[in-house]
Amino acid sequence: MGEARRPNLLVTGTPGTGKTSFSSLLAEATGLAHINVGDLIKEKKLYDGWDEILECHILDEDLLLDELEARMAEGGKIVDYHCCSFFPESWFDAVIVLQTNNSVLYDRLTSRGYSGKKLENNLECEIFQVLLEEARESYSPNIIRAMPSDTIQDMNNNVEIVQQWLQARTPSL
Ligand SMILES: Nc1ncnc2c1ncn2[C@@H]1O[C@H](COP(=O)(O)OP(=O)(O)OP(=O)(O)O)[C@@H](O)[C@H]1O
Repeated sequence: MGEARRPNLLVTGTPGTGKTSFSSLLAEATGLAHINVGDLIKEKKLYDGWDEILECHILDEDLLLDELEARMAEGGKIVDYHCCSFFPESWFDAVIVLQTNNSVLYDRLTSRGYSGKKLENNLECEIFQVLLEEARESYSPNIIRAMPSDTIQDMNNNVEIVQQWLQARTPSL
C-alpha cells in the first residue's frame, strides 16, 4: 500500500452538542489530531471585529482557511467547529453532525451561562437542524453522518462507530 493520506473529519453541530468532548475522545482513540477551530481563532486572533448582538468575535474566514490549509493537506485531522459551509469540500472525508435533544441542550447552555438572545439563537439553531442543512448544502450526502449526542453513552457509541469506519477505510490504523 502507498502512503495514503489519513482521513480528515469535520465534527460540527450547534454549540453545546458536544463537538469538543467527542473530538478529543475520538482523537485519543484514533491518534488523529484534534483541531479546535474556536480555540485556534482566539489563539491566532483570526478576527474581523465583534458582533454585539451575538456577543462573539466575527471570524475572518480567509485567515482561518490560510491557517488550516497546510495542516489539512497532511491529513489525519479532526476539525471541530460550529460552522461548516466555508471549508473547501475537498478537505473532508467525513462530516459528522452532532445532535442534541432540545431540553438537554437547554440545560447544557444555561449551565454554561448562556441566556437571552444567545440562548434562544442556539436552541433555534438546533431545532431547525441548521448545521445538518448547512452540511447537506456543502458536502456530498454519502459522507455526512448525523449522530445523537444526548448522553455519555451516545458519545462512546459515536467514537466506536467512527473508529470502525476509519479501520474499514484504512486497515493499517
Ligand atoms: N454526549 C454527551 N453527553 C453528556 N454530556 C455531554 C455530551 N457531550 C458534551 N457534553 C457536555 O456538554 C457540554 C458542552 O460540550 P462541548 O463543549 O464538548 O460542546 P461543543 O459542541 O464543543 O460546544 P462549543 O461549540 O460551544 O465549543 C460540556 O459540559 C460537556 O461535558
